[in-house]
Amino acid sequence: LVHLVWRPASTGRRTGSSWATPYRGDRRDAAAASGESLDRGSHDTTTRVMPYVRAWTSLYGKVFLWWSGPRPVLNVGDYDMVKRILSDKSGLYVKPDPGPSIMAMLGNGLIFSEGDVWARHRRVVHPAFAMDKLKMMTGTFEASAREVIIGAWEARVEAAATTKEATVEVGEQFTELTADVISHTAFGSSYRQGKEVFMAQRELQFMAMASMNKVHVPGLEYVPTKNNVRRWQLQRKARGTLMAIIEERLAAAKEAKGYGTDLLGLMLEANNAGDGGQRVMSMDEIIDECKTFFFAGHDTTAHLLTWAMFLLGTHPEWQQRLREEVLRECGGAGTPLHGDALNKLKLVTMVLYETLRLYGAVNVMGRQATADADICGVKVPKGTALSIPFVMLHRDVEVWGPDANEFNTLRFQDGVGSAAAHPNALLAFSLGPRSCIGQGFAMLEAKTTLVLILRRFEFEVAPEYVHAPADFLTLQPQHGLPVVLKLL
Ligand code: HEM
Repeated sequence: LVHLVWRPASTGRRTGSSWATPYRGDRRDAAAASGESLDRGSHDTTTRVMPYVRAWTSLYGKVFLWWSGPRPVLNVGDYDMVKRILSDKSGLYVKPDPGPSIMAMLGNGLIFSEGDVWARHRRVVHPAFAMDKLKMMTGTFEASAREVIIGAWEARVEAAATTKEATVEVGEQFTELTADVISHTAFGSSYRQGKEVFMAQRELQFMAMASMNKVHVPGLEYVPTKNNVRRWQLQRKARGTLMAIIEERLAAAKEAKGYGTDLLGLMLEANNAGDGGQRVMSMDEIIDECKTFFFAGHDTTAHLLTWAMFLLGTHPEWQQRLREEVLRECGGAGTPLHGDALNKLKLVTMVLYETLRLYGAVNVMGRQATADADICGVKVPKGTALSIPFVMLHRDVEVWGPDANEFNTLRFQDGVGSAAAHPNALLAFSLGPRSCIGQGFAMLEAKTTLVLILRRFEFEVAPEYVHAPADFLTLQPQHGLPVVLKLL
């Protein structure tokens, strides 16, 4: 996700050009981190992803100002201030301008729209993520995970005739899984075209990220350079395919066949239920929301699964406790899954929360003050950039306790609201009106996948794994996560 606009150059971002091939190798050398690799028992990722904020916090405290060129940036490392900013509904704090390449890729979808436009979009998209609708998607999550993960891993282990174990780089496979899931859940029967859109959007995302390191020359985006020509082609492809899918759905609805029960269908249905049957969003706005699903719901969930595998692969006692819970609540490997059984998985949920706390996808989130403001006694002039370092907040010992840097799943045993000294301490999905609309979706997808894995495999992190969390828009293992799998 793009929340991170004001970074000192020292954090660096990948500048290579081999991103044109989605899925393959893009994570391996995404050198967006600084510093040494960590001991695999250490969870203090701040030394790698935010060494400067870490150093400045120890010198100046949780709230301090720094300059990014001519722009003042307030580091907001205080939970009360964070809550005030993120809960605001008056438009006093808006998202930073993501820049032309990100806008060209995503348009005015939920992530970057503001004010009335955002409220209108959120109203239309919201029903598609209601829990009863998500539960109906469990079957789709399960089918994708069985095919992309379980089937592939079983084949790898079975092929290892003598050892009966195989080492698999799981990060890439989870990326493939979440692409498959979002294509199926967003586009249902139009899955094949949906996947084509996904591939185009993925390439656009890599191009946009590559251009973030470069100086923006106004007007250059209109010059037919090789990159721009490719970008325009991909944009046309994504838009044209999405338009065809949507028109097909609208035609089906006219013949009383309904819009479909996938995310797109649910969104179209809500869109046409506006006042007096007026459509709430235009065709282009719906297209932008489809692109947003891909962008926001893909890498984030893949990394959640990857880091959960890392933590369970280095904590075998927790892996076993989860397996026992899964077998008790969901039955053995052959039993189909139900949303209700998944809801009973307390330990699995606790591990996912602790994963989101220590290895949440978003390290820092940006906002900007649109007028002079007073945030819990701190006077903030109009135009000040606000940098909210989730990664530091999630390790605040005054809020999380002295073991804030340790893996301690039990802190969540009385629920997410009681895990820390502040009720809204877990910020991985943000909070307030702009919090993640897909959090229920992500948690259900992650739970379904973990259940299938835990029932079928025992695993540990491979000896060759190098613990180097890297911030490349989202937090990921810089060299991938090789895991040794054994069939149960
Ligand atoms: C582990 C997985 C995920 C994490 C950690 C995550 C995290 C976040 C965060 C931190 C935000 C707030 C961004 C901001 O205010 O600038 C956000 C917003 C958003 N997320 Fe997620 N997300 C995840 C999965 C998903 C999924 C699966 C979808 C959709 C399929 C999704 C769709 C969105 C959308 C549309 C927004 C913008 C909401 C708005 O502004 O109204 N996310 N997400």
